[in-house]
Amino acid sequence: MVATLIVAMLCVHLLCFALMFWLISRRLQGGRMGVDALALGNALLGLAYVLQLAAGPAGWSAASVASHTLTLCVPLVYWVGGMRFFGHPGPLLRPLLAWALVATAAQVLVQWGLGSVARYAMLSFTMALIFLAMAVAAVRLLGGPARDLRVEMALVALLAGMLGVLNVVKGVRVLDGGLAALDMGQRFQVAFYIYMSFLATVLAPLMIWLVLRRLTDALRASAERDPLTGLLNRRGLLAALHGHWKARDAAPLRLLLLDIDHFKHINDSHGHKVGDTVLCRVAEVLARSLRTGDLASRIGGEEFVVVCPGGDRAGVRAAAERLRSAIERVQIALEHGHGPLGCTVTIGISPLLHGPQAFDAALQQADAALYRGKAGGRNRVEWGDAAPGVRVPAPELAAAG
Ligand SMILES: Nc1nc2c(ncn2[C@@H]2O[C@H](COP(=O)(O)OP(=O)(O)OP(=O)(O)O)[C@@H](O)[C@H]2O)c(=O)[nH]1
Repeated sequence: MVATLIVAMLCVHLLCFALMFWLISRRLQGGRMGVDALALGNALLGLAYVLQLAAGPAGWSAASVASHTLTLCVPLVYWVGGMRFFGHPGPLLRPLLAWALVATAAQVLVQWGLGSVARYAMLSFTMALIFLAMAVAAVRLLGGPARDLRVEMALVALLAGMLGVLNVVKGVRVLDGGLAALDMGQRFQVAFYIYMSFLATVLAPLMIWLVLRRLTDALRASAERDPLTGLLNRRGLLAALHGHWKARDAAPLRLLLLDIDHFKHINDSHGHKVGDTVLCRVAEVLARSLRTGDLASRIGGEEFVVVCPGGDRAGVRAAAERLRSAIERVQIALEHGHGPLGCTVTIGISPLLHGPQAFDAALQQADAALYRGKAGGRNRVEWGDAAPGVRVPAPELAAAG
């Protein structure tokens, strides 16, 4: 009686969460992150339990076969949902139908050849195998795409592993004691369904939390990126620099301020669309030319900032020259056989900065150098040396601040 009540509550629980996941997946539109599959999985499991209740005591019946088939389909649906969550979209409907057919045929064959006990044992051992494999997969994901979700994946592995073990015990009990072992009055059955209820209660918020994390991460990333070029924007650059300065042995930096020459003329002569293409091509060159530890960003209009760590003056100069000449070589094909269009940049290099407070001052210095470069004929690299009145903190001051 108690186990039956728990199963009935479990049905309600699963079907309600199925509805909620379905509603959430509709809101997510294109990037559903597997929530639609999760909704289907919960609905199938809820339905499987409804059929189990309808079938009554364990034995041969169409409702029992359908219930087992649905139960066996659920891990496949969750698996596809998990893959989609980690950005590997895969088909669901065809594999699901094929698997449902295989599961139904296997049940009929086993029932016909070996009887009901074997059919129920097969369900338990197959589920055990699947959930133990899922636990192993969750552990393996920790070293790969789920690196940032260690606690969550460890929890999934633990919960799936325990369910696998419970199914092994259930299968052994069925083989030992026959269908009587599945009597809803049995203490093990009560414990099994309490665990299932616990699982359904814990997994649903866990899944919502995972989706929320992915959404907020994506939101933050898009707030820190320039939508046109894909480079960091000013906010993203400041966040990345904040991360850099947090390191105990953070290297001093130089800012390279790049400005496309005569960009207004490009816009006016060829239109904004071509202007945008020029911005994207310059951004590509910057992104391609970055060395380890460098950062590239578009901080506005036709202005870019590249951050180079290290105090090696000659190295930074060489990097700036490399960027300048790489951009000078860019050739943009224009429509109707015109072109190709080239562009150049002028680059101002800031003095060495040793801490976060120095950013604005360093940018100002780089801007002053850039201005000198423009006045001096453009398409050149200019040094910005600390002007009187602009203090760029020494390492010890920066550390104290
Ligand atoms: N296509 C396009 N144009 C932009 C964008 N942002 C700013 N601009 C244009 O960039 C131009 C910048 O012009 P100016 O600041 O006068 O500089 P310039 O013509 O490059 O002259 P110098 O820097 O002195 O060589 C303006 O015409 C802006 O409208 C953008 O996102 N796309």
